[in-house]
Amino acid sequence: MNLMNMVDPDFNSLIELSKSAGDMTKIEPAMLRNFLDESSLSSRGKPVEIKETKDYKIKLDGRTLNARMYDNNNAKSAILYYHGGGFLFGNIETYDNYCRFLAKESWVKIISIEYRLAPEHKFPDAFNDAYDSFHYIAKKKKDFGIEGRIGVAGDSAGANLAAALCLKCRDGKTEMPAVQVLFYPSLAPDNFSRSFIEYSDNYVLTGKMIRYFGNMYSKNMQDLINPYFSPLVADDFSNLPPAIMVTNEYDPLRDPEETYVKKLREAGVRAVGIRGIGMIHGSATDFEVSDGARNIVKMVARIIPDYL
Ligand SMILES: CCCC(=O)Oc1ccc([N+](=O)[O-])cc1
Repeated sequence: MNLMNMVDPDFNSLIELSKSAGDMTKIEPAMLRNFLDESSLSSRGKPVEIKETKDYKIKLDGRTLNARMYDNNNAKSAILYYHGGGFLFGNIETYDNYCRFLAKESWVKIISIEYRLAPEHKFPDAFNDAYDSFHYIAKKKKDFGIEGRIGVAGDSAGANLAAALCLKCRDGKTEMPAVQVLFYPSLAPDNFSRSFIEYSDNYVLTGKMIRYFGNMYSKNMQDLINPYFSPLVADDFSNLPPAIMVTNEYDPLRDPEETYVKKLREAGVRAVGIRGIGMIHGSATDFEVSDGARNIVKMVARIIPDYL
């Protein structure tokens, strides 16, 4: 049986392209960032039309972050969005069309946050940016036109940040996001799960890349066992916001993500798990490539208001 045939065929050319690109972990990180950001900008389709976008500066201790708000409906509630990219690449521009799509389909404000990237900024810089930007916006919600509740969301490395910041809000008893929407987060180092063993070659995100991203983001081995770096190693999953978890069938990160859903439920947290059959890592931002991916993002977007 040819396993490739079970992957959504809309991903075939992406999979072939990633195989022909060779070993990306051999490229110097800043060059790799330029290459990946440029490729994602150049493959972007026609901009999704949206009524309003507005750029903001988020002034935090010792640094200022860029943010962009997307609003199609004068919405009251908001989702802060942390982009993916292995902690190493991705920015507001490369996520612009995807955030437009999310805002249009969800009818809530989407605020895309540009956090600091590795390897120039190691853990906990991106994590602190995610946590501090949530509290900054929660405190100044009127300046952002927010009258309702605020949730957090992200994909891949950005979903790691969203999950981790919820743990810290719970631990520190600070204001909590209303929901955590996690598109295939990286949750902990892993070598032995079934999904890692079966899918860490051939499906765009390789085991080698996963280790490379983890190495770029971590300062030392101690970081790996810090729950704000690896949310899956937390001792306590109780009293966290409700979660919507999207996993991909052909994703090496899939099994730890589905374990996270189980741990949340065991701890009494409302958690919905949606496995995208035939999907690969990065599916959500491939909403212009795959109808399956597009429909999953639409479905998630449309249930978000139920939590806000
Ligand atoms: C969270 C533990 C370290 C780790 O696995 O880092 C990763 C970061 C990003 C990705 N990714 O974007 O696919 C994967 C792993």
